[in-house]
This record gives sequence, structure tokens and C-alpha cells, in this order.
Amino acid sequence: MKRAIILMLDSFGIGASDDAEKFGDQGANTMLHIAEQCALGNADKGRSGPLTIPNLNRLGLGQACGESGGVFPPGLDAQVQPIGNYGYAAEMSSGKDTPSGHWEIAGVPVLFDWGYFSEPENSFPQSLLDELVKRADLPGYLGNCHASGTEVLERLGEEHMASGKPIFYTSADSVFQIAAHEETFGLERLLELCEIARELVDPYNIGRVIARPFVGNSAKEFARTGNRRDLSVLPPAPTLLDRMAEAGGEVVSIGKIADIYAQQGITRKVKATGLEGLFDLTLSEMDRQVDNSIIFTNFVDFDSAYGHRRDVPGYAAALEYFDKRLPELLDKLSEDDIVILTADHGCDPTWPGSDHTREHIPVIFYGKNLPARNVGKRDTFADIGQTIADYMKLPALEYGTSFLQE
Ligand SMILES: O=P(O)(O)O[C@H]1O[C@H](CO)[C@@H](O)[C@H]1O
Ligand SMILES: [Mn+2]
Ligand SMILES: [Mn+2]
Repeated sequence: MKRAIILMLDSFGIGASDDAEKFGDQGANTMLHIAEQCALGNADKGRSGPLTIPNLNRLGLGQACGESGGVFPPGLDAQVQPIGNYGYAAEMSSGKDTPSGHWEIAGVPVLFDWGYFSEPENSFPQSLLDELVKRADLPGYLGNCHASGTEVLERLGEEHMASGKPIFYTSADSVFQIAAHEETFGLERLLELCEIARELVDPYNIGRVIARPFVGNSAKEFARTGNRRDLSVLPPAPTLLDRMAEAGGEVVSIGKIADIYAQQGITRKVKATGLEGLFDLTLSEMDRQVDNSIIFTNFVDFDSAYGHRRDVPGYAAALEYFDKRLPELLDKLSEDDIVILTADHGCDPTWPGSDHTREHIPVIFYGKNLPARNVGKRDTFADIGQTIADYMKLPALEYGTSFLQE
């Protein structure tokens, strides 16, 4: 049995890339800064002490982070001999967003520029808003600004409930986000509204419309639910996932993977909420023992619950939880399975603002028969997809170099 299990730790960057300055992110380093804050005793909420991720470190994560940013993350054992292939990759794509990162990993970098709604206030064109109000028969809208998704709920959630006007907001990413109450506005209605918005933002070249349903009765109680939906444009070319599906293999999407690839190349789709649920589902999908398959999980909480919220102890605790469970997953590997641990961009919780950070991502491959080594700096995330394509004996992708051939 031969499978590639891809564990995408959404936003887990390991050091600013050479072009980070262009994004205002020079010096950002999600992993290093979390480890530093933990080592300093500044992340003792709900957890304590140095960042404890021995299993990830054994695969080569500490070394990869050290090589990427020039500083070995404090608290991790620098003497450990990695058992994985480890390195780091820079992004070729123009943006530091989720689809760009995911598609490039699967061999399809985004070489064009996305459209952005860059004005902090009155962010959306009036004609777009008017059309959306008309087509979706809305009493109006709230927001129309750049915002953090949790702050905007605190600020406008109650007014939304009282008026029935949905909350429109965006960020530094190419997104049109719509927050609405699951019960008072209705989940179905929110999803329909997002479908209309998707059509209307196409001419603006916007990567995603995101439905952000929430529940709760007052500003203090509002909580976003697992019913988030990402309506993405199609990847510009076939990805690793399409290659696998065309070759008759199985491609399992766990979490938001299918949404991010706009359902392309996915043969099976399962969902769960939260780190624990996503981890459990990854294990149960592995238990199905389907030969010639890709099992691809997006662990979104690292990004949405901790990175964007600038929550260092939360991010650290999530990494430690993930690390603790990793041996269960490694125990399920057959002789020919490989596990890939990576990310799609950074979201340094010590960085100003609430946006992503332009960073290198970890490139960690582990398989029982894969000799451990340092694969160094990779010039594109696509090296990950190309290496998987090579390992799974799929036709070569257009971008990326397989490090199995080096
Ligand atoms: O602040 P929240 O709603 O989590 O939004 C974040 O999530 C979006 C998609 O990843 C990003 O564009 C960023 O705006
Ligand atoms: Mn992401
Ligand atoms: Mn994000």
C-alpha cells in the first residue's frame, strides 16, 4: 500500500522569505516567534514553559526552521538527528493567501495578480454592493471595510441581528467575506448570498468569497461555527490532485481542502471541526487502507483561531496537541506510505495587524523507506507536489523539482 498523507498546518510559516519586505513582513517568523515567546515564559496561558514538540522536531522541523531563519527555535532539542527529509520552501506565487499556497504546493503557482479590495473603509465598489443587495433582496449591509472576523462580530453582530443586514468585510487577502447569524439570518440564506457574491466578484478577479456563519445572542457570546464555506475560483491548471484522480487514485479531502481546490481532483470529501476532529478524521481515513491515494488534511485552526487572532499561547498549545498525537499517525504508516508536513503561508501571531505573513513553509517528508536528509532551500512550494507526483509515479507537474531525483 502506497499513500501520501499531507498534513497542512494552515499558516505555520518558518521564517520570512527573501521578498517579505514587499509585503511588509521582513523579519516575520511564525514558528520561531512562538518558540521564543514560550521560552521567555510569555505564553503560559492554558499551557506553560518552552514549546514542547519533540515529535515534530524529530522529523526535522527545528532544523528546517533554523536553516530558514538563521536561528534555531529555542526550547527545541538542537542535537536531535532528524529522521525525515527536511527543508523549507519559498513561494513563487504573487500573494500570501491560502489558495495560492495550496495550489502552488500542488504544482500550480499563481503567477497573475489577484484583485484586492484595498481600501480600509468603503472597501467594496458601490455598484457591486448595489447589485448584491438587489439580487439577494437584502435590507442593506454592514461593514464594507477591512476587519478581523472576530472583532467585526463584536462590533456589528448585534446590529446585524436586529437589522437583518449581513456584514461584508475583507482583508489583505483577495477575499469577500460575509458574516451572518446562523439562526436569525439563516445558514442556507447565507450560502445562497455567497453564491451570488461569487458571481459578482468574478470580474474583480477575487480569489474567494467566504461564508462566515456565527451563533450566540450578544456581542460577548458570538462564536463562528464550523459551517464556514470558501467559494474559490478554479485553479488555473490541473494540480497534483487532478493528476492523482485521473490516474484512478483516491484523493481524500479532509476539512476545507475541497473548497480551496474548488472541488477539482477530489474523489472523497469528509469534514470535521477543530484540531481534534480533523486529526481523528485523518486517522480514520488512514484506517480505510486505500492503496494509491492522497489523504490531504487542512488544519485550519492554526490560522483562523490562533494566527489571525494573534494568540501566541493558543497557537503554541495547538502545536503541542498536534505533536502529542503525531505518533498515532506515524504508527499507521505502511512501509511505502509517506507523510508530508507543510503550510500554505505564515500568520505570525507576534506580528502587527491580523493578516498573513510572507514566509517560507516547512518541507518535511517522512516515510519508513525514505532515507533522512536535508533537502535545503526550495525555490517554489511546487517542489512538494512534484516530489509527491514522482513518488506516486504520476505524470510530472509543470512546476517544481522532485528532490527524490537529487
Ligand atoms: O479575520 P478572519 O475572518 O478570520 O479572516 C481571515 O481569514 C481569511 C481567509 O483565510 C483571511 O483573509 C483573513 O481575513
Ligand atoms: Mn491559509
Ligand atoms: Mn488565513
